[in-house]
Amino acid sequence: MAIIELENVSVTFPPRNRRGEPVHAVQDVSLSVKAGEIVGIVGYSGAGKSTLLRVVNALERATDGRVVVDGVDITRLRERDLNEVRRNIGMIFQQFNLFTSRTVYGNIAYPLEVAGKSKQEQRERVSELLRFVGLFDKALAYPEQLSGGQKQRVGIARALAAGPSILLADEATSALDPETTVEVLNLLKRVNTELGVTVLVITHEMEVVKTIADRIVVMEEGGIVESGSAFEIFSAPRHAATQRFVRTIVDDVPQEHELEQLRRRHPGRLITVSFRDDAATQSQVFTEIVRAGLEFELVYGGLEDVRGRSFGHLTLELRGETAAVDAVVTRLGELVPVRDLGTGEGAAR
Ligand SMILES: Nc1ncnc2c1ncn2[C@@H]1O[C@H](COP(=O)(O)OP(=O)(O)OP(=O)(O)O)[C@@H](O)[C@H]1O
Repeated sequence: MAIIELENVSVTFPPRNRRGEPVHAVQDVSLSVKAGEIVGIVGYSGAGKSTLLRVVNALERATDGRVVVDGVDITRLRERDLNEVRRNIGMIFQQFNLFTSRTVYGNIAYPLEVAGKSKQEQRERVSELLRFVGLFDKALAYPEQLSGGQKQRVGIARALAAGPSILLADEATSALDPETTVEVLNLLKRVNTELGVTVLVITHEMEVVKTIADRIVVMEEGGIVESGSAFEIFSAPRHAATQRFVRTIVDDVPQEHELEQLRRRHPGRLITVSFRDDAATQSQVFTEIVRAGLEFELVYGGLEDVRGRSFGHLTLELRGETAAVDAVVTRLGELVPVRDLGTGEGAAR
């Protein structure tokens, strides 16, 4: 069942000055998020990710379209009626946004105080959350005494205090180093699997969505240009923007300068073969090459794993009689996607 339903949502900001143009930050976006999913929204700066995320808890109001959260149409709800909806939605930020004058305990207790919980209830809930995020011994520390990763864990505990069913993460790991990023992402995964919270993550880092997202949505200029399972997006990106994003962490075909270097060292025919999820095809590919009496070497690329499924692009150098190489390239093309990069003398592409 969909827990978040965006139907043809647009957000337009008024011009910044008298001569300016209105900003169409989000344009006609429809997105349905199932309860229990982790959805990653990726896009370059200015693509409209933050605005879209903020529409979900009505920090930004849709100018057009409909926003339904947990069965409630929040599109036209008045500000005072939104409190209940917002209690069901936690949010974490790139800069953590902790209260510097409050201890870790005080930060996590804050939403409970606002909700009018008794001191005893607050103590129990905060202790539970401190244990969950692994910061029980830091209860009395102040934010400035914590590392970035610890601060974000406090942010997560605070966002979870009221027991929300949705967590919105706005570039939550962008200020962290790679190792700490993995720790925080693992915690977000536990929030999802152990507490059943639906997680919406926006990021410009593909590593983040590769690590945790079940489904990926790619935004450009306010609109969604592609969406699909993490495996589909990484193994066969269709839109140019998606391809650029995927290429930031997955070696596809070698780029022009890499190809030049490869050609210097490998005078034979270079081809890139793509695999998806299928060890049988891999062995077929190599069997065909060997059977044709060709020599080959793996010169570029590798295999990747997304959600336990593998895919990859391997660039091979084939050496042997030209006619035999041609025949094998044709035969391989019947088994897998093949890109013919030619030889140094400039064969077909
Ligand atoms: N309150 C606002 N008033 C006017 N324009 C805004 C406002 N908030 C965002 N915008 C504009 O809307 C567009 C989308 O911004 P948004 O922050 O949603 O993008 P983003 O993909 O999250 O990028 P970033 O990662 O840089 O925040 C940008 O052109 C931005 O300048």
